[in-house]
Amino acid sequence: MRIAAILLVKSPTFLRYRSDWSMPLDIETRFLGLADFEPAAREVLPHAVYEFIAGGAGDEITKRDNEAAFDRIKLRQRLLRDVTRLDTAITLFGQRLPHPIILAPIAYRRLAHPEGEVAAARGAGVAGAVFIVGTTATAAIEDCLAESQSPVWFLLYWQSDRSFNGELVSRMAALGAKAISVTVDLPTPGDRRRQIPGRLQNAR
Ligand SMILES: Cc1cc2nc3c(=O)[nH]c(=O)nc-3n(C[C@H](O)[C@H](O)[C@H](O)COP(=O)(O)O)c2cc1C
Repeated sequence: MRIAAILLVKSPTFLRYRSDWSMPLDIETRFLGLADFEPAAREVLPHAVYEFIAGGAGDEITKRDNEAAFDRIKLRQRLLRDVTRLDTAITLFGQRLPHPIILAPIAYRRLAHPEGEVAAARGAGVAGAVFIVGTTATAAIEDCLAESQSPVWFLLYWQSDRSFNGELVSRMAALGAKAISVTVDLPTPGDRRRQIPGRLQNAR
């Protein structure tokens, strides 16, 4: 889990929006890699919001493992190939996409920025990435669809009431969601220790 991944697409708007922040605007030079985003977010976000985004569950062992797993992924370099015609496009669920980049569902984006999901949908559209908006969104899917030139998918948090799930999915499909992503790993809320109020106060 990387906070940087979330901020990457929306950060140009994100940083310019708050003119009172004493953040430099030379985005091209300050933000060269994912690791540059997390300290910047720590500076500008309200502390509780930062901990919500950056924190994991329990002792954060899985969070650390996930980060290490990403670091182990290598790109295989193929030499002496014809690179005159490169094509990253794929077809996924019948949709032609310029590349397989999808913005994962992130809850409550407006905690971090007043434009929240709408700005992220706009950024995804510009980058040709699919945007997933969902049950935990803080903006309406209609507004995200209006902003994005790329497909928007709907995230369903599976509920025990199956008819409710069915109604929600039908409604989102009718509005224009091109696929459904289903979250199944949250039968109970996570043990998010960084968000315990006493710990938050002590952390800074
Ligand atoms: C702040 C935050 C909020 C998230 N909210 C959701 C959510 O509402 N629904 C969901 O299915 N996943 C949610 N996720 C999980 C992400 O969609 C993603 O699966 C996870 O962060 C792993 O991908 P990553 O390593 O690229 O961050 C959230 C992750 C973060 C960091």
